Amino acid sequence: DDRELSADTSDDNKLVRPKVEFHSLLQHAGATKDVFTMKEVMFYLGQYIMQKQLYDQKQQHIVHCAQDALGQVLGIDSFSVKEPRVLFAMITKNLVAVKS
Ligand SMILES: C[C@@H](c1ccc(Cl)cc1)n1cnc(-c2ccccc2)c1-c1c(C(=O)NCCN2CCN(C3CCCCC3)CC2)[nH]c2cc(Cl)ccc12
Repeated sequence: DDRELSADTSDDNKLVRPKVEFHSLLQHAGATKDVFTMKEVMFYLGQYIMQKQLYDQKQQHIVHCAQDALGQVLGIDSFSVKEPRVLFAMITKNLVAVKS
């Protein structure tokens, strides 16, 4: 079902299928599946950010992704991990809901 995800992505167990470019980011972080829960998507993205050292060394809640595929996919140059709503909005544009 190719509906875009509803705004309500708070359900950690909602199943989603990442779009192609976004999926390659998750694979870079070690993902080996095609369908994920939102919780798993966020886990792999956290791993990706850490592995590529995209977070600011001084202010570790700030992520700089302008020079990285993450920035291209999310369409932003940087963000704060303290703004989950903004992040979820950009991430869900790269996910397709899967009937569970
Ligand atoms: C609460 C959670 C979160 C989760 C979702 C959202 Cl929308 C915001 C925030 N969170 C809190 N800080 C981070 C974080 C900060 C810097 C670098 C990497 C991760 C995360 C993120 C996780 C994660 O799975 N987090 C596990 C524990 N984190 C503790 C913080 N750790 C930091 C320790 C110091 C050095 C930087 C990492 C990493 C593991 N997944 C994410 C994915 C994205 Cl798109 C953005 C942020 C995160």
